[in-house]
Amino acid sequence: MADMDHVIIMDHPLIKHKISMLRDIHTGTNEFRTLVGEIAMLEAFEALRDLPMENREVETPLEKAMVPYISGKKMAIVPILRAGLGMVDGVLTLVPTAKVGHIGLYRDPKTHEPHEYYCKLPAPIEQRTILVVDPMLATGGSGVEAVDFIKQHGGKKIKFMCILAAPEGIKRLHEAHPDVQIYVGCVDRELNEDAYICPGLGDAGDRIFGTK
Ligand SMILES: O=P(O)(O)OC[C@H]1O[C@H](OP(=O)(O)OP(=O)(O)O)[C@H](O)[C@@H]1O
Ligand SMILES: O=c1cc[nH]c(=O)[nH]1
Ligand SMILES: [Mg+2]
Repeated sequence: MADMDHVIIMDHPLIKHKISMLRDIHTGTNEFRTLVGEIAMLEAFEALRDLPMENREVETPLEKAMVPYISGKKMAIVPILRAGLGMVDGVLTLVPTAKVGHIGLYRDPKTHEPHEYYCKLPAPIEQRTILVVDPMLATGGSGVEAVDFIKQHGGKKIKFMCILAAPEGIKRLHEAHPDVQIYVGCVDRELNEDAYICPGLGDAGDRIFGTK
């Protein structure tokens, strides 16, 4: 795991292997969706390392004891629609009591700038650890817009988790929101002229939902 000032790049063979399978043009929709969920769960295992805990009493077969539990009710998962939806269930597998917000953004195919079309966040957002999820951090425009929006609505403790990132996207998000920890499955080489990540995996939303 390399940690460069709030940017955490996953370095685990299971994540690397599954990302390689995602890249394969022959991986079909069903397998692609399953892999995105599995990778999200593995990344969340690391990204949620500092999740708030609370002590509660438990009765073991031997005695009563105060033991730590996750304060899951203080967490929010916020997927950036559409592709981020593919990561939600993987995180919910680990923290089933988390609430889920949604931010709808699409990239303009010409300008590559994000356009918002939906937003709903769980209250009280200011008290929650917020995990923004989107498989792709390309130019960083969508990530920055999503975090801007969450902060405008009072969100404070925000993490961003993606599967693939371009160096440009990491830089833009980190410069705009240096307080946000960015968890990345793999950093790819560059963006092409259409702002797609190379070598990448194509259009994550289309591959998750079979809309190509
Ligand atoms: O970093 P950026 O340059 O903003 O690009 C990344 C965004 O592009 C994709 O969404 P897209 O606009 O394709 O919408 P979709 O998820 O509905 O397919 C992806 O899921 C990110 O949200
Ligand atoms: O490579 C990319 C870039 C943005 N969005 C995607 O789905 N793929
Ligand atoms: Mg898309």
